[in-house]
Amino acid sequence: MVSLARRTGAVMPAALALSGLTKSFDRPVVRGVDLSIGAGEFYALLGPNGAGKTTILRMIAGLLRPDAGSISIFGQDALADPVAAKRQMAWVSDEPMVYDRLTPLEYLEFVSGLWQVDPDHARRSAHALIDWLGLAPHANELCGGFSKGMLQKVALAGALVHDPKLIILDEPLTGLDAGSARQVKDVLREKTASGVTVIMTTHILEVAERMAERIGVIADGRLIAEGTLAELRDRTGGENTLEDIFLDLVGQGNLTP
Ligand SMILES: Nc1ncnc2c1ncn2[C@@H]1O[C@H](COP(=O)(O)OP(=O)(O)OP(=O)(O)O)[C@@H](O)[C@H]1O
Repeated sequence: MVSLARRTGAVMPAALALSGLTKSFDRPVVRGVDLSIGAGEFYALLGPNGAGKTTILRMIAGLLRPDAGSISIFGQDALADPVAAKRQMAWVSDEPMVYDRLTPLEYLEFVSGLWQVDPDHARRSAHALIDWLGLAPHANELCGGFSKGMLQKVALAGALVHDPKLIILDEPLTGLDAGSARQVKDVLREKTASGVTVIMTTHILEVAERMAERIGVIADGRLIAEGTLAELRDRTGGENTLEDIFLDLVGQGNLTP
């Protein structure tokens, strides 16, 4: 595992830095979130339903404009230059959008074309991702006939073809069977081992516990706590499981990060 010192070394800008991120719809939903994630780090965002997690990710991915605050991706101002920021990142929504009339291979070729990935490199990446995610037996079938889990994997493959350095995922494992969840987790682990940064939301606490190096807890639009599991455990008086820690934090709701 890459050391935190190397990942957040003085010369390396954070992979992702949020400062004072704020968004309201009919009411305030994200309230001044500050967050910094080092390159190669795996960070999980937890929080109750409606806490603002997806809204935060959608702002990072450039799909929603914050009302206030800043977003920096590898030192680049993502609000000033969203196109450059998007080149460095991948967004995987919890509602996969894949063209029904394309096969996984055709879809990956299409997405690679949009990103202007070198065709030879794109072909190699597409085959590797399809193998990794267990889609090889279906590589030439139309996506229109796929289950939600298979579509989620095709969408993930599509998000990774341009070799993003930051992967943003909204509940990527929800609805996946155990085998598919394992394949997705393996791909994400491989990616972080090669220096890619991952930030994801999940309601599956066991996934955060086993995969994330740091966990951030969002409640009512605020980052109320973050740290390693051990740090969160210390903070909540030595609660044993992440579920206990999470419920303790969210139940109190008045801790500052
Ligand atoms: N486009 C929108 N217009 C109006 N309200 C919205 C919009 N998007 C989100 N919200 C509201 O903002 C709040 C936070 O939503 P968000 O999806 O960010 O929460 P979340 O933490 O991801 O929840 P969940 O865990 O249930 O997915 C919710 O009350 C939601 O209804």
